[in-house]
Parts: sequence; structure tokens; C-alpha cells
Amino acid sequence: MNKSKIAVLGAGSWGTALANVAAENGHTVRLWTYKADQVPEINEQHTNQHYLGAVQLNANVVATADMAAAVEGADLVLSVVPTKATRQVAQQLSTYLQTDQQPVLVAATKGLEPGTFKRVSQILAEEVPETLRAGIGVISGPSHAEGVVKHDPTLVTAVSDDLAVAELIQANFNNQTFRVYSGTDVIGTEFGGALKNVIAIGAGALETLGYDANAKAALFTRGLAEISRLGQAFGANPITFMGLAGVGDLFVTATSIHSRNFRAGEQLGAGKALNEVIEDMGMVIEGISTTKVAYELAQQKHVEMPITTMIYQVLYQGKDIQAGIQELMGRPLQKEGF
Ligand SMILES: NC(=O)c1ccc[n+]([C@@H]2O[C@H](COP(=O)([O-])OP(=O)(O)OC[C@H]3O[C@@H](n4cnc5c(N)ncnc54)[C@H](O)[C@@H]3O)[C@@H](O)[C@H]2O)c1
Ligand SMILES: O=P(O)(O)OC[C@H](O)CO
Repeated sequence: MNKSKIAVLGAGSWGTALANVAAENGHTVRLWTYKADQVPEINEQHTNQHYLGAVQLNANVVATADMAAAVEGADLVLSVVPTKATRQVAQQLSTYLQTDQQPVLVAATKGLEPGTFKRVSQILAEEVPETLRAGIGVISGPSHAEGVVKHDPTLVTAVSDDLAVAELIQANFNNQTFRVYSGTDVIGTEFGGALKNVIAIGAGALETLGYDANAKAALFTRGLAEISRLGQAFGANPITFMGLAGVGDLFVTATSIHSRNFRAGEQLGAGKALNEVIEDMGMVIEGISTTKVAYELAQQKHVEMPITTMIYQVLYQGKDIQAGIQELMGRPLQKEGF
């Protein structure tokens, strides 16, 4: 395929891993960071120690703290900063894009914006010039940065309202160890990616509390039912939750020690205070704010989400986890619904 100019905004774990995939595919890559002190390390040592340890990055990953330089002439711009920073970064991006520039914009962040309840691609659409709105896509699926940079076989999905946009993202990022599917269910893909983080926090807590596979299977299955129900209330295709952005990403996030959400849950299960968990992680734990958004959305849409509600009460109202589990187990009997 033709080689592209790709700008990646956000040089944390995931932005760096995606920049590395793009560089390995022969594209010209600019990795923007708002922390200027990361630039010499990435450009001279070809590492990003804080986020990815000693892994050697492709030498064609070029970091810069200058967003204008990063996005100049870019064919694709990926947004990979935390959800809470996305709006501000998209506003900055809008000031730097040339008026005749028509890059495809890709949301690689998984979360829902506190207060507005917006999905990440919606935030981008609201903040960038109207002419770019038709060219917005999402990349999601089970893909820890740590596995991607060491070339573990990884499958993700690229989606957009316009299949041609999804296919363009697919063609640019696909390679022998990073296989990209395409689709058009943006709502389902973004709800799946955001809400699995909530369930992963619960899975981490179960791990610490010594629960076995029965409890984890129960959490995954009924958690996925909640994710699907809320997504469908916003127009998602339920089949999406059976795919990479649904059960696939739930599985990886709720079972892997690489997951920040799972690790946060483990620490909460051990009795660590939420503010200490956040402080010590040093990386974004999206599920914490997403839990609150999901809880509020469930109330607003009258969607039954007992597990999410319990995790919300643990995180924000000091509920005891064991008491929460007992409450869930004692709920009125019902048919198995999805
Ligand atoms: N880490 C993964 O394996 C992975 C995989 C798939 C998706 N994601 C998603 O990607 C997103 C980013 O995750 P991550 O793991 O790379 O996070 P991270 O904490 O490793 O990195 C976030 C990056 O954003 C930067 N940043 C923070 N606040 C900023 C601001 N106000 N302005 C500009 N930059 C800011 C940080 O400096 C850092 O470079 C999250 O939504 C996460 O769910 C992560
Ligand atoms: O490390 P986490 O918990 O933010 O999860 C990262 C990705 O979403 C896994 O696909």
C-alpha cells in the first residue's frame, strides 16, 4: 500500500505502541507528547522506559513536543491521550491543521467523558472543523501495548460510519502480527471498549479476594450483558459485543496483569484507598471515571446494571466489596436476560 504520514497524539503506552506499528509498516510517523522530556529518549535511545520498559522502538518513530510539526501534512491523526484530555487536545489539533488538510482522525482512547457522557469519537467530532467529521474512525479491541510491541499476535477492529474510512485505517495498520478487522458499528465498538474497563476493575478485586473461576465467569458473562444492554440503549449492534471490541477486549482486560484497570481492582480488593491506587499507577485508569459515567447513564436510560452499580458504590461510596458481592448474589430471581 501507499505510505502515509501518521501523527499520533499521546506518547503513553498505547500511543507509543500504535506509533511503533505504523513505523514498522513503513509510514512516516510523528509521535506528539506534551512532556518535552520524553522526546530525547524516544528519538535517541528508541525507548519509552516509563511506559514500555526496555523495549526497542522502531527508529522511525520520531517524537516531538510540537503539535503543529507533528500534524503538518498528516494523512491520519490518532488521538491516544486519556479521555479527560481528549477535548482539549482536539481543540489544539484544530488550531494546527491547515485549512485544506483532510486527515482521517482515529480515536484510540477507550472511555466516556465525565459530565457530557460523550464517546471519544463524538468529542473529536465536536471539536474539529466540520469538514473532517465524515472522516472519523475508531480503533479498538484486545490489545495491550506491552503485547503489541513484542509482536504477540494481536487482533483489533477499525470502525467508522463510513466503511471506506475504516478500511483505510485497517490498511495502514494491519501487518503480520497486528491484524486489523473493519466495520461500521462505532457506537458498539466505543461502548465495548469503554465499559469493559469497569468490569476489569471488578475482576481484579475478585482475584485479590481469592475467588476462583466460577466467580470470574459469572462476572464476565453478566458484565458483558450489562455492557451490551447499555450499548444497545444508544443504538449499538448487539453482535459487536460478541466480537473483538466486546468479549475480546473484556477478556484481555479482565485477565491480564498488563491491565491498569485489573491491577487497580486488585489493589482496591486488598483495601488500598482509591486515591493511592490512582497516584501509584502513574498511567491512566480509564475505568474509574467510566464507572461513574456508566452508572449515571444507566440511571438516565433506565438500564439495569447491577454489577456496574456495585462497582460504582465501591469506588465512590465506600461500599465494602464482600457486602456488594453478597447483595448481587441475593438479588431477586429472574430469567437470564441480555
Ligand atoms: N495501554 C494500552 O495497552 C492500551 C491499549 C488500548 C487502548 N488504550 C487506551 O488508550 C488510552 C491511553 O492509554 P495509555 O495506556 O496510553 O495511557 P498512558 O497513561 O500510558 O498515557 C497517556 C498519555 O497521555 C498523555 N497525557 C495525559 N494528560 C494529557 C493532557 N492533558 N494533554 C496531553 N497529553 C496528556 C500522557 O503524558 C501520556 O503520554 C486510554 O484510553 C486507554 O484505555 C490503552
Ligand atoms: O491497561 P488497561 O486496563 O487500560 O487496558 C488496555 C486496553 O484497553 C486493552 O485492550
